[in-house]
Amino acid sequence: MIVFPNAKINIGLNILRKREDGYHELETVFYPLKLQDGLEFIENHTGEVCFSNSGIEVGGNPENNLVVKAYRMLAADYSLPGVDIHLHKVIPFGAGLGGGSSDAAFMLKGLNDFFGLNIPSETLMSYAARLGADCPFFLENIPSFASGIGEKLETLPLSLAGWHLLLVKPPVEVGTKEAYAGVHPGIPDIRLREAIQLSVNNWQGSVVNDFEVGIFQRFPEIETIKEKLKERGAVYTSMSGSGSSVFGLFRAEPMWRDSDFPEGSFLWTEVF
Ligand SMILES: C[C@@](CO)(OP(=O)(O)O)[C@H](O)COP(=O)(O)OP(=O)(O)OC[C@H]1O[C@@H](n2ccc(N)nc2=O)[C@H](O)[C@@H]1O
Ligand SMILES: Nc1ncnc2c1ncn2[C@@H]1O[C@H](COP(=O)(O)OP(=O)(O)O)[C@@H](O)[C@H]1O
Repeated sequence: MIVFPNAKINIGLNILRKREDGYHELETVFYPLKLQDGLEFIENHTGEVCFSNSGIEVGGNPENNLVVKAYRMLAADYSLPGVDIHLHKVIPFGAGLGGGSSDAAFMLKGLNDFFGLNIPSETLMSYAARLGADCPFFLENIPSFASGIGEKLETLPLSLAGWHLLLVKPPVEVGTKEAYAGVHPGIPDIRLREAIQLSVNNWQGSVVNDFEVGIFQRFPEIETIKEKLKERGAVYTSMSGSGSSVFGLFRAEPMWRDSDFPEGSFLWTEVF
């Protein structure tokens, strides 16, 4: 079976409170992108998991890869054969695009469908939440308002149809944990639930990502990307999640020069 786990952007992200367990309560809007990895798994007869990777190298011990973790989690509770897994990685990581979480969610869905496990969607959601706070979103994969630690989801009737996106990920990777360590939680003056109802033309300054302050201090080049996107005509621009990628929304096809952005940046465009 082959599936295509896609990326997301966060449109606004307010960190409200730090919980006793160290996690942060937040409010954010998840919006899916067409940027995607390729993930294939084939039943084998060894009973083992064999993992390979192409495209962007994820590296490290395969047991730490979220797709292998997703498999192990289900295999602990359901009877599953061994599988050969191949992950073709396109979505940059350390980017705030949720690629790893998406791979994990698509692995859960794929195994459930292909091996006919009949896991109810609520149960699948709780498996996903154990793999990562961002992971449940990718099961439904539709524009959503998220609260809790990111796992409480409400479908949001938000459509960016017709808008052009330019996304820039500089050659800097931001770890999610370290990004959270640099935030100052608090209730914003304008709550995201209201701000997101405004027209896109009025989002700038009202729909805010709380990670930006700390990350821009550490990596001024990320803030420069935001300025460039504005200069190039973006109606709304923001860092996605914990960074390092920054996106701009444009009414028409964006025009830019490669020299606008740091050398080695990953660029992605799409029309919603
Ligand atoms: C920041 C966000 C915004 O959507 O995503 P990214 O920008 O990384 O894609 C998410 O909150 C990331 O979700 P995800 O990447 O699944 O996080 P997890 O693996 O569950 O947690 C990684 C670490 O981030 C911190 N963490 C995560 C979520 C949360 N609500 N509060 C936290 O404090 C914890 O320190 C945790 O150990
Ligand atoms: N399948 C995977 N794809 C990407 N990263 C993975 C994967 N499995 C585990 N990881 C680890 O998770 C970290 C965060 O990945 P990811 O969720 O893609 O990024 P981000 O936090 O920017 O959204 C990576 O630094 C990597 O070490």
